[in-house]
Amino acid sequence: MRPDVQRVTVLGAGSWGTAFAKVLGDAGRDVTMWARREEVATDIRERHTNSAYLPGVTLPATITATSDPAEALRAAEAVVLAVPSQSLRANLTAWRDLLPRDAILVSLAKGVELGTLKRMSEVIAEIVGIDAGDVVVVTGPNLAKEIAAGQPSASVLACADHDRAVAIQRACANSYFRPYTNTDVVGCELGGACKNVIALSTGMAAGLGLGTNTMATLITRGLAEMARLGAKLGADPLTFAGLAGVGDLVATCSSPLSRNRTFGERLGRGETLEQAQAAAGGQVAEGVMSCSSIRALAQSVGVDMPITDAMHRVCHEGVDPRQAGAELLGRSQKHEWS
Ligand SMILES: NC(=O)C1=CN([C@@H]2O[C@H](COP(=O)(O)OP(=O)(O)OC[C@H]3O[C@@H](n4cnc5c(N)ncnc54)[C@H](O)[C@@H]3O)[C@@H](O)[C@H]2O)C=CC1
Ligand SMILES: O=C(CO)COP(=O)(O)O
Repeated sequence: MRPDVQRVTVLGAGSWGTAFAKVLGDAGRDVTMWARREEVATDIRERHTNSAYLPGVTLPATITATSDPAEALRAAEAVVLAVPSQSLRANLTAWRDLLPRDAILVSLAKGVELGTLKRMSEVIAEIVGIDAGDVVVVTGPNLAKEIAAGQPSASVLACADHDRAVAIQRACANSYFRPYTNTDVVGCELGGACKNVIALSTGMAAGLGLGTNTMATLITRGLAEMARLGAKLGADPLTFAGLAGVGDLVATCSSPLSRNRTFGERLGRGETLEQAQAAAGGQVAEGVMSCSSIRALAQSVGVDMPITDAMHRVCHEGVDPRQAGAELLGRSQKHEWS
């Protein structure tokens, strides 16, 4: 068994980075956060709030913050990467030489990289020069605002090295946050990335004025297509029945707190991509980029993902959401599991 992890650095002070830092702080860890903007670091360090991302939330006084990555990383036993998927490579490349040897690397990002079509643990492994199996992936139904409010939630810590997952499990478990371990990194990461795209589609349906049957259909058929991709890439199909699959799909596809669902809703109401992006206020809706990378990944292994394909065409090819919906319904008839 690995020794207890006490000093944790969280790189990224957005919604989830901050909420996860609070989880760790409430679990008794010493947490240092890195924020891109000094005013966010000052807010956290001096006022114990992050009013830019989680207004109204008081953070544990034990959490400190800096905008200097070298200072943030000094003496870290675990490093939590909490920046959006498409910017992870650039950020991590800048941090690589500052990472303490032997620190456990933890990934919060839910996406697939455009171009390389790599999952986040693969991107991290490539940049840092470690085995992807040594990265701990955090995923599951974890809407940042609810967790920051101390509402009960479970999560999955996926890592091929069970000892590392257990070390992070012990570091973040607290009275409202219950982390489970899992060794199926491929399934857990794909679940987290794919559900953002399906949440775009349920939001879009809501924006078009459609009801619960449509949402349930998209969630269930979305689950079918992500499980199909996972199975092809070596994931355990059971993973998609768990927190990283159904759990996160239900939370993200149905909650008004989800940025992806909200983004889709705006597109469904007739806003343009640029208008929806402006309304997101700088916060990331990962599905908007991941619909393209996941579609390309699925095509590269010959897997059919019609909802993901539809979201790519709405977001990036100017297809009207109504038209995309009509095309989904007009596809050839088939068996539920074929
Ligand atoms: N917010 C949530 O409820 C949850 C988010 N996630 C995932 O965690 C990851 C991070 O999400 P959030 O913290 O919510 O994002 P956010 O948009 O709230 O914050 C992103 C953070 O990354 C920093 N950053 C550094 N380089 C950046 C760049 N080039 N472009 C944009 N931001 C940059 C920003 O300054 C900010 O501190 C995403 O992959 C997201 O899907 C996962 C579970 C829950
Ligand atoms: O991943 C999430 C919940 O598990 C957060 O979803 P959004 O990024 O859509 O807000």
